Amino acid sequence: MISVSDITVCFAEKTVLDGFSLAVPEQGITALSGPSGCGKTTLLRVVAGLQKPQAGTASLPGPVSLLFQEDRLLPWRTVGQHITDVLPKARRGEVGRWLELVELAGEQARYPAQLSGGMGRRLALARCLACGGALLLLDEPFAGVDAQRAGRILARIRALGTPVLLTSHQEAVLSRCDRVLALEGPPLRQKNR
Ligand SMILES: Nc1ncnc2c1ncn2[C@@H]1O[C@H](COP(=O)(O)OP(=O)(O)OP(=O)(O)O)[C@@H](O)[C@H]1O
Repeated sequence: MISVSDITVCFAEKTVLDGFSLAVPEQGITALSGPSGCGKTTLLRVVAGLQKPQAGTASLPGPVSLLFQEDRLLPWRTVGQHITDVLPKARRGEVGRWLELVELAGEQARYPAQLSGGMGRRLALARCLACGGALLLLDEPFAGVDAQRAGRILARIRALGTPVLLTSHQEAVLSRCDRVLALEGPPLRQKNR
């Protein structure tokens, strides 16, 4: 199981997580859905180790790879270079594979300014996937990506066999996940519980 127990995160006077606990199977794709601002990103940041909670613990299958909500692309690096930058030398041959997975094959020489919003999102996703890890944390992976393409890419991500915890506001994405946890907040809580 991937689990967090009794997590508390406060920002100044705002309590975003208040003794929040969650356990999800280590298989397949789990989605977190809920209104903007309820605390989904904060939870992912705690799981990734980027946000230190005031209380609580997380139990993870191993190293995680996090796709930030923002693309965080480098204007001076090409599409292909974004992938080679995160691959060890012995795996440099994988660039095409990761770009094909997100349907960006053929765009290797372009720079971020030459990409559409959805293309930039897919590049950020490919870079995250190329990093590997025992758990993929994907914050709004398909923002700006059409539903059909998102569905195809999600199927390829599932085939990697790595457990995924993602957030999404897109019904077309949520309907293709193995389980959806409906959340509300802050403070973050599971709906109807
Ligand atoms: N560093 C911070 N300092 C102060 N408040 C913060 C900080 N990070 C998040 N918050 C607050 O915590 C709450 C939850 O934010 P979070 O980004 O986790 O929401 P979210 O569910 O991911 O929203 P969205 O769906 O819009 O991405 C919000 O009210 C936000 O203002």
